[in-house]
Amino acid sequence: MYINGNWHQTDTTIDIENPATNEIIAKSAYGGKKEAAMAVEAAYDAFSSWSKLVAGERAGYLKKWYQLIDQHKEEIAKIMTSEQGKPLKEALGEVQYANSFIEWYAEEGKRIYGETIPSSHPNKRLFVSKQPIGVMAAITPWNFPAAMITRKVAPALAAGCTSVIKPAEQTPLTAIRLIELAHEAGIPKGVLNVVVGDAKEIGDVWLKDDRVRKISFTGSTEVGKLLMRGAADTVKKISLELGGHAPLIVLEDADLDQAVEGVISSKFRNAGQTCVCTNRVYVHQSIYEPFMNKLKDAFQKLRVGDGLQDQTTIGPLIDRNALKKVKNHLEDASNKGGDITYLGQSLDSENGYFMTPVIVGNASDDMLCMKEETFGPVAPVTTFETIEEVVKRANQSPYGLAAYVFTQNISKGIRIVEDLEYGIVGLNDGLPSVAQAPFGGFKESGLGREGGHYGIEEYLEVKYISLGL
Ligand SMILES: NC(=O)c1ccc[n+]([C@@H]2O[C@H](COP(=O)([O-])OP(=O)(O)OC[C@H]3O[C@@H](n4cnc5c(N)ncnc54)[C@H](O)[C@@H]3O)[C@@H](O)[C@H]2O)c1
Ligand SMILES: O=C[C@H](O)CS(=O)(=O)O
Repeated sequence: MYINGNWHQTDTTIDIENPATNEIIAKSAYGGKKEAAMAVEAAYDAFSSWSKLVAGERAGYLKKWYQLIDQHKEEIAKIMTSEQGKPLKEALGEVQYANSFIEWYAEEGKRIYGETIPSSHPNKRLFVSKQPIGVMAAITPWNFPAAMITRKVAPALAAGCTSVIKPAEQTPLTAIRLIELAHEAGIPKGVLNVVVGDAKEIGDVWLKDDRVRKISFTGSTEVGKLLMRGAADTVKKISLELGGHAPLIVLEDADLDQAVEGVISSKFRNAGQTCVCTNRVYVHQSIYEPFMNKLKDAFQKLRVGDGLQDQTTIGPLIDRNALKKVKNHLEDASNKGGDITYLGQSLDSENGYFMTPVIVGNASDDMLCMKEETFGPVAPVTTFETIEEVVKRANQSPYGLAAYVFTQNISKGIRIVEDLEYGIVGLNDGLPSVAQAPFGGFKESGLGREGGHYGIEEYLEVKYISLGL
């Protein structure tokens, strides 16, 4: 753990497992209440000086951090693959994606503008300024061990906030390496603090401490709701990036190759363990057969295996429970009449939480995989007749994070996009996420946005100044 510029060890440690081999690859310090409180103290003490730097000075630190991460990107990627499982190429992509938030917000911090407001009184002048909210607590998931941290701390630090971070207990090594480089970049002590440990203990300390003014969470909707309730006690500002259940709609006039590519890219990233993964595919009934033939051909090219092996395109799931959930969804789909087709090449291994890619044909809306987040390499496919019908079915979810539409009729596509209740929509695009665009969901997929100028507003307070002349 890294608190107030120093590395801390604890008597208790946790084993970090490689999900591809089940080997224990490291032990991590494992803290709780005490370390959580120490981290808030450090971040609070650092806030006054850090927030008073001019944006350009904070940008200088962030740019140095960015350069160090870029210099060490291959090393960080290998750490990530070893603890999280994603293929090395994907891990490298995530490190670069994570770094793009640091690069983008280093500059965005210089563009935190205020405004003047026309006065309704001759002897008054009205101004608005924005200032950093204070200590931010980031709680992040295992599926993107780098990007979900920098997507929070980059805007927070650029805005002048200081941070306490709790990475997922399954994947602390990537976070630790990022913070080692932040230390090397000279980011002052107390500005960034990382506590690995008992999630509930740490979370409860940060929720109760009124010096923590912002909670930024990425993870399950269940935990997000818990944090939202807890934040209410001290009226903390909160950002929630929660679960998703993305529909992907293929209209009869879609370019089938483009639509199949969209399924592959939005479904199988991180072995289907992303919040924006396609979880249900709706295909117009008139093109179901040709679409399914092309989809099965594409699935055949998928290679399941250890993410450290070059030919691997799908790594293991994160743990035994994840594998059990996916298999439960498949058993349910089969019991409800789905056509289960296992495809792709699977690594023959006694170890590892590997799951062969699966298409569930003739899926029905009552199946678990059509309602609950599967978080695995499973693509349920069903048909629809009319646009009104498919938009209604696509919106029938408590989630509203990402959705995808494939059509060559852009006017028709835009009208569908406008009717979809989702915060992110890929129109003929299966990979929309970029640092400069707002990422976030409707309904129970979250609150607030990360990325773009929206993402820095989450770490600012608006101050109205009325000046009497
Ligand atoms: N919307 C997004 O951007 C996004 C991104 C990634 C993951 N997710 C969602 O996260 C889920 C998978 O990730 P996960 O299994 O790590 O989620 P999770 O909610 O179990 O854990 C996320 C983080 O919360 C911590 N946590 C768990 N219980 C806590 C508590 N009581 N108090 C404080 N912290 C607590 C965990 O230790 C971890 O650091 C999926 O639902 C996925 O959709 C959403
Ligand atoms: O799963 C969560 C991530 O936010 C997905 S993305 O890499 O930002 O698209």
